[in-house]
Parts: sequence; structure tokens; C-alpha cells
Amino acid sequence: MLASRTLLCKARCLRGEESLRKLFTSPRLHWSYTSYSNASGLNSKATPLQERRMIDRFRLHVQGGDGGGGNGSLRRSRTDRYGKPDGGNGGKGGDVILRCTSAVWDFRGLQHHTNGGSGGHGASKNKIGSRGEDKVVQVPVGTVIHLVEGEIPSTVEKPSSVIHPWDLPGTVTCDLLASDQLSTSSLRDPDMDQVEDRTIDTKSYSVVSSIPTCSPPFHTRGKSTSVENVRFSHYDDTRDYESTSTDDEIDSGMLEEELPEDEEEIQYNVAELTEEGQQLIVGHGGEGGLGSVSAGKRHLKKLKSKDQSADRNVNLESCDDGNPLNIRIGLPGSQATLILELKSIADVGLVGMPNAGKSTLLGAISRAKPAVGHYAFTTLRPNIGKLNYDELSISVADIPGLIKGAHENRGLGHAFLRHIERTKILAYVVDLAAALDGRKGIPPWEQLRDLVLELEHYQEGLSDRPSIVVANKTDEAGTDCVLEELQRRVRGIPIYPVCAVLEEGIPDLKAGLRLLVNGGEPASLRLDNILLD
Ligand SMILES: Nc1nc2c(ncn2[C@@H]2O[C@H](COP(=O)(O)OP(=O)(O)OP(=O)(O)O)[C@@H](O)[C@H]2O)c(=O)[nH]1
Repeated sequence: MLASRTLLCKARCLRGEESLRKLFTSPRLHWSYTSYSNASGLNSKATPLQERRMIDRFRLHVQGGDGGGGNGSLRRSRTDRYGKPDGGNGGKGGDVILRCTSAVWDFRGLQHHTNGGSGGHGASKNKIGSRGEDKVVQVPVGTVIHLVEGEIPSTVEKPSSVIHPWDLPGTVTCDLLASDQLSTSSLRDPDMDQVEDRTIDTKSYSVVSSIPTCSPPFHTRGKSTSVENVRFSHYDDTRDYESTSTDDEIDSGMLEEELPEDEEEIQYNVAELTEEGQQLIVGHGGEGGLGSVSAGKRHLKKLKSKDQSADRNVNLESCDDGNPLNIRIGLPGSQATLILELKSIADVGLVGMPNAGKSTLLGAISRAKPAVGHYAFTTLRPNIGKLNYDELSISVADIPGLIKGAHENRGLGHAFLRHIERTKILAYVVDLAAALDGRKGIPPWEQLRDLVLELEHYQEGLSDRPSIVVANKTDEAGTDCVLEELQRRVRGIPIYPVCAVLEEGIPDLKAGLRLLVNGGEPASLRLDNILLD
């Protein structure tokens, strides 16, 4: 009996195996199985970012949240006819904060209009209104901020190390002495402009921030610069954004107002975020209005005599200008219009014509996996790879291909050149086989000349930084002679012959880069050192 059961079980198992085998060999499953295991298919889906054009310039309007209204409540009792003020202050509006993170690569996820949350209104029993929610906008490392209008951004304040137990983090704490002074001064001169009074008083507030902080090194140029004097004034993004806009982006209004207006006065480089975790407040939340406690008893007595029948919780909306009640209204948050610009930061920038093999080279010297294609402009955004050594790590940026006229914004133009500004070392990558066998390309020494000219046209002295030449595609037939010719024509700069595809010559190249980053003898590529026909 037992033996027959075991046999039955085995038979079932075998049948199961059989059916599984059938399933795996069936054409339908084979199709789905192969399509699942097709790594390249998956990769093509997993790399949509590389396919999309990067958004490295973005116009942002920010507004801090409005401060909450102060409460005018009075606590009355049988013994106290007029009552005691017990209205709390309004909460401070939320800030708009730019936070630097390596989790994002460009400004794709940003919205053009970003507001901080409004502060809560104060309530009776001296309850302070809640603080408005901060809006944190994540921006990539290397973000430069230009100010079109509004306040110059400030760093996020460090929270005070000694916080009084009764201080609420992130809320307005009012200096009572100062508020007394305010009410006294209001009484002394009833016709005094109350808005002005209020402005003076808010200076005595201290804000305790609850946000973790850092102290980024940011440069501030106090004076605004006329747009004609600045390089960026010629920037024209129309083509870039038009050609890359997806339906989603258009629907969400992402591409709205991308173009800088010619007439605008822009303060350039007011701040920059170069390290992970740095934070800047670009839109300050408004201070909350004063509650009756802070505003002072005498002030409220006056109010009561004016309108005995007034509601205890005064309707803040109904306050006219010049009315003492204005001090209860929370201040609006500050507004600013910014242009965010991304400049990649890397130790080494791979500079070359389209199809020179920069992305392949980056993949060969680091673990980066940039998209490689046999067509020009495969690279639409800088890819960063890292060369890790015991004592140092070198970041290498594969920058979109440069063509003649890039300084006039041809090809990827400024989007390409801007990223070179931040690299310490330039590695010119040339295609040795570009002009071989009747191909349409130009010889490597002419590639070098064009590259240097484009850099210099864009920014004088840009090609002066320490450089090397990487002569790629040594595996192609006939490149030996071209390499010899290149070494004869280009002098005063190290030339590293490599085959990026087969990873030949890579160790020498890596050693050369390491030496240069460590302060080895720098040499730059000069036009005089290139011998042309
Ligand atoms: N024979 C040969 N082909 C190479 C070598 N390195 C790159 N290629 C090919 O050259 C083509 C362009 O390579 P990419 O790495 O995309 O070139 P790129 O400079 O990044 O191009 P852009 O993205 O347009 O700037 C691809 O078809 C590569 O396979 C090499 O060492 N030898």
C-alpha cells in the first residue's frame, strides 16, 4: 500500500516535471522568458534618463509661506471686567529651501512655482500657531544660482545649541520687552504708521530653525550686473527644450517660462551648491502676527473702547491699513525669481568631438556605464565616473560631444561648454580613425585645434588648465601612421594611445591622470603647439 502511494507520488512529480519542461519549451513561454532575460531590452527601459535631454537650466519662482495671524482673544472673569489678553502669536510661514543632493542629476523634477506652507493662526489660551511647512527643493550638486529678483538667498541657520525648554523649534519667539515697547510707542503716537511699527518689531524676533544645517561656501556679488555684460545673456534654450518636451512635461507646465527675458537685470552667481547636504533658504516664510498677549494690554484696552461689541476673536481680514490690528496679521513670505544652472563638478573632463569614444573610454576607466552609440550626440548629459585609489578618488566627467560653432550654441553648445568650466583637468579625446578610408571626419590634430578654439571662444583661458590627449581607436587599421603623425604635430602635451573598446592603454592613461591630479607637471594644449597644414 505504502509502496504504491510512493509510486503514485513519484509519477505525479514526473508528470509535474514533464509539464514544467513542456511549459519552458513552449513557444509562448520561450518568448516571454527570452524577453525577460533580454538584458539589453531591460536596459533600454532602465535608461530613459540617458535618452532624454538634460534640463540644466531652470527658472524658479519661490515664495515663503505667509505668517499666521495673531489671536486677539481676551480671557474675562467676574473680577476682571476688561479681561486679560490671552491670544497667541501666529506661526511663522514655511521657508523654501534648496537642498543639494547627488540623488538628482538635473532640474527635471522641479516645479516652476514653489511656495512654503502658511503658518497657523494663534489661538486663545496663548496658543502659538503652528509653523508653516518648509518646502525643500532638491537640486543636483553643482547648482549655481542667479537672482532675477527678490532677496539674496541665505544659508539655513544652525539651530541654537542651547534651546530653552519652552521654545518651540521652528516657531517665532517674541521678545516681550520689545513688544511692550511696541505697544507703548503705538500709544504715544496714535497716528504712527502701524505697518512701519510692525516692521521694526519683527526685527526683535528670533527664529529657531529645526532643520539640520550646513555652512556652504557661497559667493555673493552684491551688485546687480547688466545682462549685456554677462556671458549667459546670449543663452538660448528654445531649441533644447522644444525638441525634448514630453507630453507629460507640457501637461504639468514644466516648460513654462524657460526663457530668460532679455531685459531682466540678473545678479549672477549669488550662490552655489557644491556639496551634498548644503542648504539655502531662497524664500523666507513671513513672521506670524502678534497675539493679544504679545501686543500688550494697553493696546487691547484701546481697541475695546473703540468697539465694545467687537467679537473677541477679531476678524483679521477686516483690518484696514493704519488700524492697530494690522500688527496681528502675519507677514507675507518673501518672493524671489531665480535661475538655477547646473555646472558639473569633476576632476577630469573628457572633451572631444561626437563619436570620439568618450563614453566608451569612461566605461573603460571606471565602473560608469554611459550609453554608447555609433551616432553623434549619444551623450546628452554629463556622465560622471570615479577612479578609486587608496589615497584619492578622481571623478571623470564624460561631457556631450563638441562641434564647431558650439560657442554659438550649435550642437549641444553651451550645455556642453558650461560643464567644462568646473573641471580641473581636460582630457582631449580624439578619434584616430576619423579621417581614414575616405571617412567624413577630420584628422586628430584638426580635431584638437577645433576643440581648443571652441573652448577659447566660449571663455578665454578655458583651455589653459592642465591637459592630456587621449588618442582613441588604435585598433582600427591604419591608425599607427596617424598616431605617429599626431605625435609629430602636437607637442608639449602627453599623448596616450588607447583602444577604449578593448581597454588597451587604459592602465597607462589612469596612471597619467593620477599623476596629474596629484600635482604632476601640468601641461596645457596650445594652438602654437599644434602643427597644421
Ligand atoms: N573601433 C573602435 N571603436 C570605438 C572605440 N571606442 C569607441 N568606439 C566606437 O565609437 C562609437 C562612439 O562611441 P561613444 O563612446 O558613444 O562616443 P562619444 O564620444 O561618447 O560620442 P557622443 O556621445 O556623440 O559624444 C561607438 O560606436 C563605439 O563603439 C575604440 O577604441 N575602437
